[in-house]
Amino acid sequence: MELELRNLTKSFGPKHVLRDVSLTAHTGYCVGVLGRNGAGKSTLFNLLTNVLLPTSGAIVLDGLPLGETFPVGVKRRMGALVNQAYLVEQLTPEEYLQFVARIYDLPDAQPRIESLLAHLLEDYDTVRRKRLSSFSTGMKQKVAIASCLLHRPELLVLDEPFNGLDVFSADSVLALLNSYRPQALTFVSSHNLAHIEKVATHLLVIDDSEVKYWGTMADFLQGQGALLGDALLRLINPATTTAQDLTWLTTQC
Ligand SMILES: Nc1ncnc2c1ncn2[C@@H]1O[C@H](COP(=O)(O)OP(=O)(O)OP(=O)(O)O)[C@@H](O)[C@H]1O
Repeated sequence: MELELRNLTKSFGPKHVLRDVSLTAHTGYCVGVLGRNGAGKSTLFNLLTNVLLPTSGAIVLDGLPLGETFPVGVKRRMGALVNQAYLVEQLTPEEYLQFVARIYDLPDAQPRIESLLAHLLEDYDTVRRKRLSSFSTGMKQKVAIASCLLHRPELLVLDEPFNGLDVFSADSVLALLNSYRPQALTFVSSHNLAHIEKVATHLLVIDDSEVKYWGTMADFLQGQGALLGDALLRLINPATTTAQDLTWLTTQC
């Protein structure tokens, strides 16, 4: 798969959120999308998944501009975790993934379902019969991630997949993404740079509505000779905030 973003621009009214985002990425790339709060990462993920339409520019998949409504065939090639994951909470995790398998018309999905859930959920034999409504935030997040992978998508779009995950769960998800990486083109965002460092082959850094860096992780780190966080701070200016008097926080009344 080859995905090209051609001068992708998104505005909300007069506010430019993304301006002229251009890149070409292929199967095997895992693109870590970085930027400060409000930089436009989720907006980009929403454009990639046809939740939002660009103001101008194009998304081109294998040479085909996708237009306003992505063809169903293209949607079947995608797995996406954007905005808040929607789960049918009266189902067990297994029932929920069986439901997802039916949507994608996947016969004989049971072995996939069991291996994904057993990899991601601790104590799977106990929790497999519980309803999702009784699951913790992190457990639900892992089921949502499993549902994105079930149909083996060629384009995987994961907006902040590590949200709510403890260190062990994050490790299982990282292992899953790393082993799946050769099969797909992955876009992933996270404010946890250690996670991005472990999974991304490429980086897309967005700031002031524009692409500040697009290229390999290796080039980004080599050029700066630093850890990812330090290199990122050097690339984008710190946010400006007005100095506030906060002594009330620590002064005895
Ligand atoms: N539907 C909308 N209408 C108007 N403005 C919007 C809309 N969606 C997003 N924005 C604005 O676009 C900008 C980018 O938001 P976005 O959610 O893409 O940022 P982000 O990089 O994902 O941030 P965070 O790291 O905090 O999740 C923000 O200023 C936000 O207020």
